[in-house]
Amino acid sequence: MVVATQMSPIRTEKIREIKIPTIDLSDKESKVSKLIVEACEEYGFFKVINHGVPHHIIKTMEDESFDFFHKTLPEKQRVGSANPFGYGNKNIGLSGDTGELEYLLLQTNQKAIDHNSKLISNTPSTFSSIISGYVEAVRGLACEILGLMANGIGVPPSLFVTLLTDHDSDSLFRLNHYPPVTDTSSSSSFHGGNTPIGFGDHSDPQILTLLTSNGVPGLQISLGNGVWVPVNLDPQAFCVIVGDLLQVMTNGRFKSVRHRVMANISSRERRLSMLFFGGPPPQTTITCPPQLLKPNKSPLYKPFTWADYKSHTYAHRLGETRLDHFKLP
Ligand SMILES: C=C1C[C@]23C[C@@]1(O)CC[C@H]2[C@@]12CC[C@H](O)[C@@](C)(C(=O)O1)[C@H]2[C@@H]3C(=O)O
Ligand SMILES: O=C(O)CCC(=O)C(=O)O
Ligand SMILES: [Fe+2]
Repeated sequence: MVVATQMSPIRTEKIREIKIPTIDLSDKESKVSKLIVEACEEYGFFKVINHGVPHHIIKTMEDESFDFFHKTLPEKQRVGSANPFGYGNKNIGLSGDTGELEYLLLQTNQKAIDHNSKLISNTPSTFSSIISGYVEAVRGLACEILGLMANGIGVPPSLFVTLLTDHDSDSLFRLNHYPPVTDTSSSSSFHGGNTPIGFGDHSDPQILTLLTSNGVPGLQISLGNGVWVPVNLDPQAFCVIVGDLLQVMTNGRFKSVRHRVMANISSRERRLSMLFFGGPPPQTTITCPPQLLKPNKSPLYKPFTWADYKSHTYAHRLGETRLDHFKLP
């Protein structure tokens, strides 16, 4: 059902309400793997509930994040600017993208967590153990979900899971803070539409992303052709976002979903999202394994390493359709 249509000078956008798949991971009776595969094929996006990440781990991380974002700008800037890792304010990446947010973008290895904890917190060892506890719990959930995906498409779970468990895996952790935007006329982040943008339209480059938020709305996923679906997220749930690498590894069967966040203009509350981006070791070759190539279907993408893909990604704008560059003729 189309509930609203927004006209912009550049394109017509439709906002559509649909029931986004919500998968109960504690449901041993249901065909969880099958449901996950269907969601990845249709949307590249689903929610998980009863996921086993303890509530207190999420809540403590959220409280620490708000404590950080409540600090003064000079205090936050002590972490160093997001270049690409560190504290960012309204600038996203290195190619001129902007949005109505501030964020912390961090690598997830222990050395980086320890180093950043000293810059972020007055109690670095406590902060370091909170962030490591969160990242390890969510990495565990990401591995469980990857294992279920692998089962669902008939490949050994280790084929996907080891990419995130390898000591050299290249995962990131991001905290996004969207304060209420009260004066929309002063916003520079319209990106061609009528509502300012919090985080512009893009796909995530990694294998998969696990996102949780404090329940303040803003996130939308794309169904293509200018149709956007708002995601209402209960803080007890995680969203699972299929990334570009998983699209390549399944030869296009799973879709890396485009998504965006509208600026926080409708709520007086601050929106906080916490994202784990699961990436493989840099030298991993990304290609579709032969057992996943359907008969009479040739590979859609040329093989590349994650390091190659990252350099391409970071040299381009947020909204770029990066995978086109790696398509086979
Ligand atoms: C403009 C950019 C920001 C980004 C790197 C890029 O050049 C293009 C992809 C962007 C993205 C989107 C998903 C994640 O939030 C992110 C950390 C990532 O891996 O790719 C960001 C990058 C970023 O903010 O540095
Ligand atoms: O903050 C959000 O809810 C989504 C942000 C996002 O897509 C990203 O950081 O890649
Ligand atoms: Fe994203």
